[in-house]
Amino acid sequence: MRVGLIGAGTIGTYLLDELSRKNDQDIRITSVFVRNLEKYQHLEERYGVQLYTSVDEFLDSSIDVVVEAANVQAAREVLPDIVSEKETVLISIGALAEENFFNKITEIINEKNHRVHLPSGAIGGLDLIENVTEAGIIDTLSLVTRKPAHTLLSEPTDETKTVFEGNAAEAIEQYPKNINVSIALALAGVGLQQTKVTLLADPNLDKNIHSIQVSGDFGTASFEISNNPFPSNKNTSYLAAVSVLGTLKKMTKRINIG
Ligand SMILES: NC(=O)C1=CN([C@@H]2O[C@H](COP(=O)(O)OP(=O)(O)OC[C@H]3O[C@@H](n4cnc5c(N)ncnc54)[C@H](O)[C@@H]3O)[C@@H](O)[C@H]2O)C=CC1
Ligand SMILES: O=C([O-])CC(=O)C(=O)O
Repeated sequence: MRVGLIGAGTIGTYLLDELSRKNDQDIRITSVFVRNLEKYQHLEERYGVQLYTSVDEFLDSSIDVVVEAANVQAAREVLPDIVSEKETVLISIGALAEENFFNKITEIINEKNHRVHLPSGAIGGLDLIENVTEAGIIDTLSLVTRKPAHTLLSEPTDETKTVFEGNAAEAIEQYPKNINVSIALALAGVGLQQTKVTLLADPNLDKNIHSIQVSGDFGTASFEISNNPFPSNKNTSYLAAVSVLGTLKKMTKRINIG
């Protein structure tokens, strides 16, 4: 499977490193879409990839799948063109928060018979949530996220501060780099309006902790994922990058778990 990557930052570099280190013949990143050719020139020699600054040329290169690892804004801009040409893995899941945009993407992929894969990112348990939602037996879904205060506030204090309380739709508009997980949850579950989100800035924390509560006729479920952040980008949990690699691996397998 030949992969085209959008965004060579923390997650993108992790994928480049892992897939080249393992010399994985099943999955190879061959094309990378960047905005600044000079800044990323070194990637060509290091990973044997071809860089592109034109979306059309990137999509014309010989790739089977596109992985988006840029940000919500970039994803909103390029996604319609990408999904109409390729199978896509989207980690900036917040791009799908807006209903009209979600419907537009759905329309394109239905017409083109393409798929969009949303990795579990910095959380887990989405299989359970999706199953009970499909079965119509989910009642409530909530997320409490705690992050190191300095990643959320320009002037952190000694106290833990609630920086956001509301639903997933409002959360991603205010914190597009921090709460993509809420949109994955909401899309798997009760939707963006009904998914409750609380975001806490904790000055004594060096992890990204996501606590999920689900209830319904099946019973209740709670998950807490205490994530180590990337040293180079404290906003992003290591698990988020690992989940993109996991999604790519699943796409090459014939036995799917979950
Ligand atoms: N679903 C989840 O659980 C998570 C999702 N994310 C999403 O993943 C994204 C990437 O995360 P990181 O790699 O940590 O961010 P990062 O900031 O380290 O890297 C993003 C890269 O994308 C590049 N970029 C930005 N706009 C672009 C464009 N229009 N075209 C091409 N490249 C562009 C930047 O220059 C940068 O190199 C985040 O912005 C966030 O939306 C991040 C963590 C968890
Ligand atoms: O990496 C994390 O812990 C979560 C995150 O940034 C996001 O959901 O956007």
